[in-house]
Amino acid sequence: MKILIVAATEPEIEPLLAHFNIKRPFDVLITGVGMVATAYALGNYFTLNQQHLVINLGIAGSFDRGIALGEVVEIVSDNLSELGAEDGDAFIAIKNLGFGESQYYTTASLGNYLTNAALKKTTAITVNTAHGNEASIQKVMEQAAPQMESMEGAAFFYACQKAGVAGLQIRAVSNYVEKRNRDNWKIGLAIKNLNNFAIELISSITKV
Ligand SMILES: O=C(O)c1cccc(C(=O)CC[C@H]2O[C@@H](n3cnc4c(=O)[nH]cnc43)[C@H](O)[C@@H]2O)c1
Repeated sequence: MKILIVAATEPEIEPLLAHFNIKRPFDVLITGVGMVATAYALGNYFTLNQQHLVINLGIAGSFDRGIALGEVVEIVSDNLSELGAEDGDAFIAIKNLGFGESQYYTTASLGNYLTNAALKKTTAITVNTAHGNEASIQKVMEQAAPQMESMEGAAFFYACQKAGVAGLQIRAVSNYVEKRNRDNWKIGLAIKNLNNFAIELISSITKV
């Protein structure tokens, strides 16, 4: 099975690369941060390569305080929450403008690859500007009620859907979405847990 691991930055998957440093049973695509970089990198990659399974690994912010810092989750639906138009205080999503879709979904089933996976299935939004302001957080909660936030996820699902490729999005919570406070972030813990899960998943698929 041909597997592609997609991450925004190399440090997010460094422990996975170190674990499989002798004979790596997957390809790697580092896209850069953000939805534009991700869409370009994947569109380009998919025109040149055939994959059976593509896995997006990364850290993320959580709106949901029921999800612990460092917890690994599967994102199953993801929304381009900024794509649309303002109408005074209201927001009109791109779909309601008649110009397309902002909601994208996983194109694979984690249970097909790891039988006892106990990850929460969550919803997310994908943004160009990470939320760090109480008023804008309140507004997006009312608009989209997301559990998680990243800067790439919906673009990843979009590219997988367009290419007809099975894609999973797995993220670990590095921070809660709140007024920006980097002292509260647990990036190291999130990367450790994310990579431990990825090693288990890839070992289960490839039996190495
Ligand atoms: O310093 C900041 O305020 C800051 C804000 C957002 C992200 C970063 C990063 O260094 C990580 C970039 C990477 O991580 C994902 N990520 C992690 N937490 C969040 C979040 O709360 N909102 C959106 N994205 C997040 C993101 O997918 C990036 O690829 C620093």
